[in-house]
Amino acid sequence: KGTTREQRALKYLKEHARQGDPDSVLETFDEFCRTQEWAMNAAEEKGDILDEIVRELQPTTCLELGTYCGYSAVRIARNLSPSARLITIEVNPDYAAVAREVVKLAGLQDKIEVINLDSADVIRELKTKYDVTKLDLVFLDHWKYLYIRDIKLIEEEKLLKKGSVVFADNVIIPGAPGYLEYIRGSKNYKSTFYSVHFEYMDDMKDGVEKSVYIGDE
Ligand SMILES: O=C(c1ccccc1)c1ccc(O)c(O)c1[N+](=O)[O-]
Ligand SMILES: [Mg+2]
Repeated sequence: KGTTREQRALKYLKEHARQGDPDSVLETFDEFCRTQEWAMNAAEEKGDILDEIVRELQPTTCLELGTYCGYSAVRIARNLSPSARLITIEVNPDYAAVAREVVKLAGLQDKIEVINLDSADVIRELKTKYDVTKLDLVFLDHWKYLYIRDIKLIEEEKLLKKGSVVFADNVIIPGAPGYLEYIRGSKNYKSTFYSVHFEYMDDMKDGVEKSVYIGDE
């Protein structure tokens, strides 16, 4: 077909979702993944927990690692207060291009900045180049072996404050064992595990980990 799964998903969204309506974009993307092709969105039970975290925390500055097609970026940003913003990092240029279109379709381009670079390089420049002081919410959803590298970098850059939330997807499938050991063993976090279904797969169990930063700032 010459098209990628991500391009087919975007086409479906453009044809079936309501322009400027984040809820419609998410519902339509879920419909695509349930009826046409599976995609690795932090959806369903994972998305419900993410919604709950954002609504309770009311974060001002959010960082997402692993944009993919922008599903969770839209899911987070639709619940943000007017001046709040989300920086989302995607190293794959094809994914980043689709994500920018999905963000635009949802009408959230003023709240979401998609950066097509390596997460480590951006984290090191958040304070100097991206005008970030502290991160209220971090969502880890990129390559699973990079979770531990990047959380250590975020700590090194002193980007967390008491109450900041680090939310990690896929801690069971594909799994992030090194990250789990690190975050659960750290005195600087209070972590909670949630057993959830793998996105769009009713007979597969995954897990997400919510960690509240209680360490020194
Ligand atoms: O790694 C995969 C993966 C591995 C193999 C085949 C397809 C996807 C994956 C699966 C579910 C996720 O929620 C997710 O975030 C990812 N990911 O790539 O970051
Ligand atoms: Mg994921």
